[in-house]
Amino acid sequence: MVAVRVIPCLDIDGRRGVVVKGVNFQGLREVGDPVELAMRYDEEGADELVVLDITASVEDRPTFLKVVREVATSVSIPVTIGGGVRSMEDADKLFKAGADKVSVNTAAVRKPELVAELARQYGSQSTVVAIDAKRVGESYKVYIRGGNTPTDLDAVRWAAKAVELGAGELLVTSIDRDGTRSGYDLDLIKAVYSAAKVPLIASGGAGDYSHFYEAALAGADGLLAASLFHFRIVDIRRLKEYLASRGVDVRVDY
Ligand SMILES: O=C(O)c1ccccc1NC[C@H](O)[C@H](O)[C@H](O)COP(=O)(O)O
Repeated sequence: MVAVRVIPCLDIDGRRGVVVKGVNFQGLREVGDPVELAMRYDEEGADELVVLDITASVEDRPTFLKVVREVATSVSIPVTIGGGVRSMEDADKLFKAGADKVSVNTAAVRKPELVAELARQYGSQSTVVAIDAKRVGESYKVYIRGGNTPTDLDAVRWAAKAVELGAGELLVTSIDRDGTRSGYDLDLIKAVYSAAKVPLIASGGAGDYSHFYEAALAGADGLLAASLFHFRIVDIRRLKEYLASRGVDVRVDY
């Protein structure tokens, strides 16, 4: 069984260079320093980090690039960087700042060929497509621009298309569950898992140990969380022991 990765997510206010957290992508409040949190998670045994500039403004973003450089040089684990990546130039700056993988969300929907270009230039393994989704009846709609703009894309079909374009990994966030600690949207994970045969990072809603186990059983290769790590509700070392005791293959030799 492929090892499941535990992945804390640092949502960054790119203008202030601080970690923020909200609920359903709203009501963002400061929760800590990026480097301090990154180093704590690395020490606790996180397998990777995701660092997202969720207030990405269009002009050049020196503050966020500085956060990326500081975080990437402070931890020994891979970092995926996203938020406001609009072009190959944006991606190049992030890779040069230390990103191991770059995630694209809005720009991939608007310019799908960007996914193919990134995969050609940096490899599919470094190309992550992030999909933010809201449940609509029995299906899921893709939202872009930080959850503010609905599209007419079905999230499952868009996931399959993103993989066809060259995405090597999918980061799938439930906007409905974000920050609620009510659990991942397992139907969303199962639906995307069945349609896209690349590693899938589940995101949004993790609230206790059992939620990670459920998501792993639903097919997630990566278990992303923000709130409950930032608020010290779950300890990563204990989470991995919990998952290993239930037969989930996790990296514990750190
Ligand atoms: O991804 C975005 O664009 C965005 C924009 C504004 C506010 C939040 C955003 N994303 C939320 C992050 O992906 C968040 O880390 C995940 O939803 C996981 O959050 P938790 O539910 O707290 O574990």
